[in-house]
Amino acid sequence: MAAETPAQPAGSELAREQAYVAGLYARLDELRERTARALDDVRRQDTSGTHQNRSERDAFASLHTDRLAQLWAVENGLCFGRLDRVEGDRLYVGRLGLSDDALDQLQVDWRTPAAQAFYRATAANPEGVVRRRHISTRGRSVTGVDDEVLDLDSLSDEDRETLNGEAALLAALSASRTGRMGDIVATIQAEQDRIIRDELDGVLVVQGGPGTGKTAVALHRAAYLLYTYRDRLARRGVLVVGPSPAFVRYIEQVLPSLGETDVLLSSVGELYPGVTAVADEAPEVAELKGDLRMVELVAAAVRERQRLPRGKALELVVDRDTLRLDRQVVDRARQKARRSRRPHNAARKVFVREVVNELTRQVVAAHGSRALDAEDVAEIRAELRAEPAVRDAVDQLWPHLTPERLLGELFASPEALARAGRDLPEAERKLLHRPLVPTPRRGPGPWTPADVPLLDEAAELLGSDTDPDEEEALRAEQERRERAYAEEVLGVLGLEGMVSAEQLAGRYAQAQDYLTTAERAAGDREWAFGHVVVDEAQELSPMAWRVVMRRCPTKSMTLVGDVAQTAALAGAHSWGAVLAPHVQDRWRLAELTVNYRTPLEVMDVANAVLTELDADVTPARAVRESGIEPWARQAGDVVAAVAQAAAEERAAVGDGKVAVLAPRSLLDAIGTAVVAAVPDASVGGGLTALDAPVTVLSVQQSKGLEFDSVLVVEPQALLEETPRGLNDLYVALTRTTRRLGVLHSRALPPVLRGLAGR
Ligand SMILES: Nc1ncnc2c1ncn2[C@@H]1O[C@H](COP(=O)(O)OP(=O)(O)OP(=O)(O)O)[C@@H](O)[C@H]1O
Repeated sequence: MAAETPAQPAGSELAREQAYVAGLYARLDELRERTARALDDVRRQDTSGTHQNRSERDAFASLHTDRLAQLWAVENGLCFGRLDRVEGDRLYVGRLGLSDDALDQLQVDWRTPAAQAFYRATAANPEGVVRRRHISTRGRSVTGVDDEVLDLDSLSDEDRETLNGEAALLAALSASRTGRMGDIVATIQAEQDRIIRDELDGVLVVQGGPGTGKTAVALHRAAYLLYTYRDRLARRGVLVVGPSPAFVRYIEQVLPSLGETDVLLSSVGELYPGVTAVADEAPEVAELKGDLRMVELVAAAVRERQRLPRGKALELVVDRDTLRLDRQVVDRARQKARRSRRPHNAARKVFVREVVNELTRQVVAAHGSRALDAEDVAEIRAELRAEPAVRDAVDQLWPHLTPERLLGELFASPEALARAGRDLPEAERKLLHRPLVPTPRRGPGPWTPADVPLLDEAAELLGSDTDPDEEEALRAEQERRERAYAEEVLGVLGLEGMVSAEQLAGRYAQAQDYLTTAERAAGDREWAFGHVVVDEAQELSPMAWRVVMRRCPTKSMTLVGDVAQTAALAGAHSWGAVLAPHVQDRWRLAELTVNYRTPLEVMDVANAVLTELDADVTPARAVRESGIEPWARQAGDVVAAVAQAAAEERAAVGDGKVAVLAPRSLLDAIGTAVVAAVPDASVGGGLTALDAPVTVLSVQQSKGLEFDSVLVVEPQALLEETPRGLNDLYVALTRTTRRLGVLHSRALPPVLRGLAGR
């Protein structure tokens, strides 16, 4: 095994590392100063000059700004390791590469090939490493060194399997949870490292039990890929999809702490630009919306909006003349528009042209024998096009539609649902029905996460969602506002006459071009990402997979998840079945087998549930014992008992975090009681959930998160609440890093019988 060096490394070793690390920080400070100076110089440059000069200036400014942000991001834990190699040299490993002015390497970036041995070398395969040293720091002080000597001869086979950097790893794992995920660069394990550094192309599925580091690995892989394939990925960007906004918040610090700020993090409910879908709905409604039959429903809903006149013809009065749009004429125009194979809003142009041609013909005919030249006819056509009565008629027959309007109106009308959803049983159509609510862009609206794939599907069929007239008006208004603002600025600065308002307004418009890749991608539904990472991928419905696949035409993806934890009724049972419609069998599987989160004592309880779920699956191996036995307590009044236990647990974990995971039916009552007992507790999966010392959540809301102590409430009710109750119970039991308690008034389910009496 990686033998510990005798006793503690000497104080002088610590002092030596301290001196080296101080040198690294001095170099970092120097680089920051130089970059800040370079940025200042660029900013001070004359803003006049050619367009090319200005573009260059802005490009340099953004380069220096990014570099400066990166240099500030690596302050904590700048250096965390050292490799002593057989060749006799030493390699320091840290968050970014540093060299001195003579270009001698002071430290290598953890993502370079040279650093790989820091994570992979084992006694069985030392990869040229004699000694691996983990360096712990607090601020800029070195607080410890932890050595492993990779000395093959003195090892037994069993020892060879032992984890690397055990002391550093165990220290990281035993730390109290802060409510935010941290990075693991200093302690990545070999099986994780192989996944992180796997090649970019194709679909990589990472299957692993709870706490095996899937989220951590997925994020470090994103950082590794951006570093290694910068040329290919910087322009297209990387998208990371998580299960909920709270989860996204939980992980949002990890990539910036690795110096990567240009990754778009999003929950499925945020994947459709302009909509933040956070409304709740019954699981069976979400299941139905995730079903592939919705593809046809949405397509039919669009077709239903391309109508024929109710009677034989539609009559419209223009300049006191009555014009007619016969059913057959409209039908012909509709066929032509449909045959154009363009999306609905683009095909509308074809439809309008046909209808206006017909009306023009009628007006021309009404002029009798009076000769009209081509110019007159063109004028008549243009007038008809702008005529309100004509516009109304077209709006009835082939309206301009946004996805929000299409779906909002579809769900609100049982008749529209019946027309578009002919193949759906009535009971299912009823599930989809909901009143029409105004749909604010952004902010909480009526949209649920399961609506997002339907909006996206609709957007594909409708095409650009801006009305060309509206777009033109918006552009003019924007220009007017920029000009007015520029004039005001010139007035305040007393610069009138020196720079024109147009020039200044032009600068504002250009500034918008300097959004980061992630910012631009966030606002563009049709953005094609260079790589997509999906966490908790087992939760995605077949409809959600269509959205994710659309965002990544090259199908360069990392999908991490655990099919034993699937809670969503529309979620995955098998990776093959989920991926087949998109990539057939062209995907590769990697597995994570070690559970870093949940202690052995808790896994004994959780694994009984796993075996019940699937007798053949091998549970992940827990790496540590907490010495704390999980317990179960029966109480007549379970709500009061939970409130009391929550207060006790809060005291027990100090600065750590406590979660109360309850069935949906009890959430309100328990939330109220817990807040009465612990006033700074939080209820529900909102963004405050992560910061509160005690938080009350449904199991669904706790997906992907972890806490120092978890109280699971009324497990029998959890089992009965959904057909995936057993999966939910498994997820709930595996959220803890230390302490687990189960409170119940009904009998404990047989699968938890191991807990009875504890
Ligand atoms: N190599 C490592 N070094 C230190 N900590 C680690 C390491 N690997 C994982 N962890 C920690 O283990 C915990 C679980 O990791 P993570 O949340 O990524 O697991 P997961 O597989 O996504 O879990 P789940 O499926 O249950 O949500 C986290 O606190 C993570 O930081």
